[in-house]
Amino acid sequence: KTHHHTWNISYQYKSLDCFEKLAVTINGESPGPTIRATQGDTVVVTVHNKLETENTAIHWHGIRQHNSPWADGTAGVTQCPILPGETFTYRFVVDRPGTYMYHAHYGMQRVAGLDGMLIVSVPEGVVEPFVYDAEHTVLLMDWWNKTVYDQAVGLSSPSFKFVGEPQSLLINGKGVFNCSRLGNGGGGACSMTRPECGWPTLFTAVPGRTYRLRIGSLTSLSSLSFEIEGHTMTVVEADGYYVRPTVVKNLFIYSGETYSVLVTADQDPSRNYWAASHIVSRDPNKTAPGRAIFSYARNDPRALPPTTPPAGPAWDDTGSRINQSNLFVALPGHVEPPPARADRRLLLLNTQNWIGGHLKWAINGVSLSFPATPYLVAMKQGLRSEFDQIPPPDSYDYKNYDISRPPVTNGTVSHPVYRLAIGSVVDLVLQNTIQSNLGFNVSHTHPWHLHGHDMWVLGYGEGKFDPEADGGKLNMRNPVMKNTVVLHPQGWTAVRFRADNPGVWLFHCHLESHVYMGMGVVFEAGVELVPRLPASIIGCGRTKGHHY
Ligand SMILES: O=C1O[C@H]([C@@H](O)CO)C(O)=C1O
Repeated sequence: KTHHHTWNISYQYKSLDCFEKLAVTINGESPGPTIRATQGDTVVVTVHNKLETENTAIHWHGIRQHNSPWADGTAGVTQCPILPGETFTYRFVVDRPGTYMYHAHYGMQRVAGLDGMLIVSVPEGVVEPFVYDAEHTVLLMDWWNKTVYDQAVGLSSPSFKFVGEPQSLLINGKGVFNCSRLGNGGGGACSMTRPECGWPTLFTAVPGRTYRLRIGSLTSLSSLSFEIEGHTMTVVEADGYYVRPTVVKNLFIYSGETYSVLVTADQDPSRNYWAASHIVSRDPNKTAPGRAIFSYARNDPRALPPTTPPAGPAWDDTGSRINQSNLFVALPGHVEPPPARADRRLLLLNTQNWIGGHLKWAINGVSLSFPATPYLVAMKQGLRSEFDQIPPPDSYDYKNYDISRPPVTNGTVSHPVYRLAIGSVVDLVLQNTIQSNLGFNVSHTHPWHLHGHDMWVLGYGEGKFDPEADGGKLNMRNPVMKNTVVLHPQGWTAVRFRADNPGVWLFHCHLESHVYMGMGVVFEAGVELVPRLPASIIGCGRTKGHHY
């Protein structure tokens, strides 16, 4: 079956958290509509860019794009951006059931609200390894008063202005920013009585029934804890793969991740309950929490619960987050075990440094900038001047490196690419550092997202990864597969994947400001196997005026 969607992308004034600002919308809405399809279906989305003065591109997050690497929607990697006034058609097959998302992948545009969910059901007759009565979606976001332009210019200007912590957290596109924090109420820009903002009702539960919540996070900076007052959640799916059912009170969810949880309406049905999202890992005190109403039938679905909303867990308790990451393992028999060994291992060290007068993130000393000629086109057509010919380092000097005292270095900003043998098994070990070189004692959380593939998550550790000592301790028995994996502060994360999807693929920190500051790498595998590229992805950079 083929599902056709036609989307007009435009700026609209929105007051999602009561503060009015410009948001990038799909057919006037932010977040956009939920796409629903069944495994094996084809999704066709015709995108009309009506932004007037801004390009766009849309990424289908978690869809591997087998046989359609040009439909991944990553401007600068898999396509030329869609110019204002132009139309681009994405066509791809959803080959795995699961909970996925979509969002802008041009500059930092996701910050402006171009996002939504993409749900792929199992075909009729296929039984899932758990039961529920009905399902609902929960999309989590963070939201700023400042526009994406302010944020991007701040990050790239020599004086460097960080985006700062968000003003509010949104649940299904709604939140509440306290307008009284803005002296004169924001001069009319902020009003807490607008119908667009407020605490949304998640859904109305019938007592005794069990619900599947498909939860996704597309935050631009924040790591979150999500909970439902008085109820536990049983996690059954992560990023499209079944996990061993795991009961949690707080679900830690990082940008780019999705989870399905089962919730049974087993509490006093005469009242409603709070659902809440809270910031963890960064200072939560400047941000209004996300809240929503978990309603029981027969109550007014908008009636605020009679209790004080949950306070959320301690934001700086990294240990509890590492523990929860370690809890998730594959549901036996439902996830292919990893290959026993890897053909190649990349140790990827992140650092933040001043490079050429700008504050940048770099991986093994190289900071990624997106080229004007998309990698896929440049590599397929042999336009060698458009990407680095010297590959970035596979490792760093891990024997002598002190991750708590990274040296002040001069990295480079360029267009790096790791060329992987098609079909080879690759280990990636992400290594975090403490930013003492910049004069502060922090280490951030970085959720890393791999395009075009899923990864076996082999382990998380604290401190520095030691290939000899830690290599043997990895989970080779029942690791989960994911497309987004978290790197905890001061720690490391090890994953394995099979580079079996011909094309060019981004692997990056899913925080908008961090990837904008260069925190990503590019993988190429089997680009020569990619069939003739569609003309619609070509026409920018060195490919201007070319007809292939
Ligand atoms: O990328 C970032 O930059 C700032 C800080 O490291 C430098 O100001 C911050 O908190 C980030 O997450």
